[in-house]
Amino acid sequence: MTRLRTAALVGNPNAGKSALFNALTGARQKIANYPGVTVERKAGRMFLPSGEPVELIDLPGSYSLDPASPDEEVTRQVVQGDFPGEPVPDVLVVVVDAANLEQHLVFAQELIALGRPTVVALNMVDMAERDGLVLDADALSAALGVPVISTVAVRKRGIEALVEAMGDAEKQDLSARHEVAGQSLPERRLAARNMTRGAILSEDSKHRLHAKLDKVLLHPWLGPPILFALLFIIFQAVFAWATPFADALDGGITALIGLVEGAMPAGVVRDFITEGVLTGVGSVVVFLPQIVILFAFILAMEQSGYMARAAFIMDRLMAYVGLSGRSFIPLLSSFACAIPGIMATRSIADPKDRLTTILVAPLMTCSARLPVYAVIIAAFIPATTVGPGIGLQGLVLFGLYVAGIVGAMVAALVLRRTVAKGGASGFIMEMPRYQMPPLRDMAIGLWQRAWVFLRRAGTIIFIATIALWVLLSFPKAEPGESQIDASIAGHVADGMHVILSPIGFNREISLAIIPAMAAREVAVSALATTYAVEGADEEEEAQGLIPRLQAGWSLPTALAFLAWFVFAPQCISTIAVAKRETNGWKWPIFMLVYLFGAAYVFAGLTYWSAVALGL
Ligand SMILES: Nc1nc2c(ncn2[C@@H]2O[C@H](COP(=O)(O)OP(=O)(O)OP(=O)(O)O)[C@@H](O)[C@H]2O)c(=O)[nH]1
Ligand SMILES: [Mg+2]
Repeated sequence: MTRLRTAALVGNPNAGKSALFNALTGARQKIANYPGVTVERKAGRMFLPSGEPVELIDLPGSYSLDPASPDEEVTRQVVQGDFPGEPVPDVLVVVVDAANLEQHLVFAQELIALGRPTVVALNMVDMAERDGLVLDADALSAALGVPVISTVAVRKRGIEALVEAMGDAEKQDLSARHEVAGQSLPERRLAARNMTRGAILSEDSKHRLHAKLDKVLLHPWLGPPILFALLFIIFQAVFAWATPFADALDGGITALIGLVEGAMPAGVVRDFITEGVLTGVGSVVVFLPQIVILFAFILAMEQSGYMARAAFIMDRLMAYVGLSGRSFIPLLSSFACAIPGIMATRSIADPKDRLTTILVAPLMTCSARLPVYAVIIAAFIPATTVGPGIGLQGLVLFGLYVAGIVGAMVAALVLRRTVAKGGASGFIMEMPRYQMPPLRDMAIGLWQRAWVFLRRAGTIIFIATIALWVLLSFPKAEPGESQIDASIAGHVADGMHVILSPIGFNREISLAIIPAMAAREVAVSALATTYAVEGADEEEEAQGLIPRLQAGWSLPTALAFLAWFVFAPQCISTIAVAKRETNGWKWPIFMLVYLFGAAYVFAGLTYWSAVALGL
């Protein structure tokens, strides 16, 4: 008895393999795991035009035969006939997405070069046509040297022709199949581009425009400077646009404090409300406009389709430090918060790649640092311009973000050569369509972001600030003694100050960075509360935080504080997530030590250089 003939569906993720599988087999499928691995083996039966039954298997999506994950390893072994117990497929059905043809043809060429009987399903032609692109399957077939059938898997269009081609596939003259492409990845990429261009029957102006946009935005030399220029503009806007809103919020809070002071008798309760709640928490809330502006830009970049292009551009740059574009999305989410960023590393198959990404994620400037940076910049960096339309404050903020990115890249480079040795893996990704960001989605996304920020202010920041206020307010000072000197928090700060004074930190900073472990923004509310408690004691007029900072801190101290926050892992939740995602304490402790070490060294270097420069 001859064995049952087999065919396999293979191609990039999301090409529509499973949809074609269902169309070809009527979804009569048997699902089991491949022996030894937890990758699903999906097989079903279909019939050739001759009536002959064929076992069709649906393989997991893959970008190349050079496996980067267990799924891809199974795909590679099956198509090469290396998988124990799995016969090499008699026919390969290579599925490509017509709307992403150029990328999918890279892997398709590698599969065709195996020299097996092969049919290409040019799937999702409906999507390509929606985008204004009509492709010529015959031209593509001539270029690839194998039959190419246009299909729309979900509408069962082209299925009959595909089955027919599969039936004829074993009659293919394999020796006559001309060399489809070069063997190296750059050669295949180039060939993919030429073949795609050659297969275009018609293209509408919108599609042509999008293709032109890609040509510029993804250009190896133009792409990166455009990305950096865009980021630069974002940070300019964060300062320039937020100021009127932040001032209004600030005015509102000051007015509230005035109201409470007028309406309540002096005492502990009034102090609690004015110094702890309104001054402390309020000092963080005023940064809401900045957060909203930053996220408006990030959301617009995501929804317009540009973000995936940014990942593509970064892939090349990240390869230099041993990371791949796969790390880009986790690292990008870390700009909002390292916690979702670290959780998103689950999509990185290589364990060392993933570990490195987890360890450097806290260096990405999370939104919790923004209030800290913004308050110090507002107090110490003059709101002047250093060129046409270039504000110095925005420039410094941009510099701090860049410092975090450079720090992360250097850390990754070192980690990849030491504790997480390994090379970079290749990465090809789908490009979504360009579109105008839908206003509704933007509004919803912004509202969610703003709400996350306000909820933090109302919970963790509130609690940490109140706890600090209590520790600052008791025991009460003797007449003539300063309240801070007398308080519990003051004693703790004196101890911390011994370690931190060499890097230029004063007692207020020493006091603020402990509660800031709960959340970085607490550094701001803690400073505000500390000065409020101190001020009340000296019976000073109520003053804002910024004039207090200007009066009490030297510029080198302020700069050292900024440098500290670029590196310091001031966030217990991030440490906890790192522990969960690495299954133990080893890596989170490593992370704490190396980041606090870097924070101390760089704050110190900043302080001493600033002092030496006479700032
Ligand atoms: N419009 C359109 N959508 C399609 C077509 N083929 C598949 N899809 C859709 O594209 C998405 C991905 O299809 P799948 O069949 O899951 O892709 P796959 O290649 O099996 O993906 P992986 O298993 O992840 O590698 C699904 O939402 C399908 O419904 C098509 O020809 N036209
Ligand atoms: Mg599938």
